[in-house]
Amino acid sequence: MALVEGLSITQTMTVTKKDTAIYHGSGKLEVYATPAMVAFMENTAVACIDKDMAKGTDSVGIQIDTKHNKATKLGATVTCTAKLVKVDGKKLSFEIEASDEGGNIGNAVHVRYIIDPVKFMSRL
Ligand SMILES: CC(C)(COP(=O)(O)OP(=O)(O)OC[C@H]1O[C@@H](n2cnc3c(N)ncnc32)[C@H](O)[C@@H]1OP(=O)(O)O)[C@@H](O)C(=O)NCCC(=O)NCCS
Repeated sequence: MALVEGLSITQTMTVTKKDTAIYHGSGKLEVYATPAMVAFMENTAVACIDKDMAKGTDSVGIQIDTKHNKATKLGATVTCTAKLVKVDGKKLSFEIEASDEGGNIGNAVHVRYIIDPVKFMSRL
């Protein structure tokens, strides 16, 4: 199937010590880290399009605008939904929402760019 606007996927994860702000160095507290949430958001966007990517292509993240709205404790379950909202040539735009058992914890607008992984790596 081609990449069509409206594609969406939901994933869940449990917050472990490796997902906390003190572990990432992004803060001093044992709470779900913003960079861990952002990584899970990007991972969910990748999973959303994975099976519909043309053979020999991949995507790289080029932009993510995130709001972290509420703290999440160790051991909580985080649910993340990514929706492909715009396909503009090689540019793919997503709306992403994360929540825990208490409701919304974060939102993001994320853009990925379709690349040829062989050419991309050869330019580094
Ligand atoms: C994706 C990438 C290869 C595109 O570079 P390029 O092939 O030279 O293409 P361009 O610079 O012409 O950019 C293509 C489009 O993406 C947009 N774009 C590129 N980087 C962007 C960024 N950081 N933020 C917003 N838009 C960006 C450009 O404005 C352009 O938009 P347009 O087509 O509407 O004019 C390059 O931006 C890149 O390597 N970014 C880093 C990606 C990365 O390493 N991510 C982490 C690994 S997943």
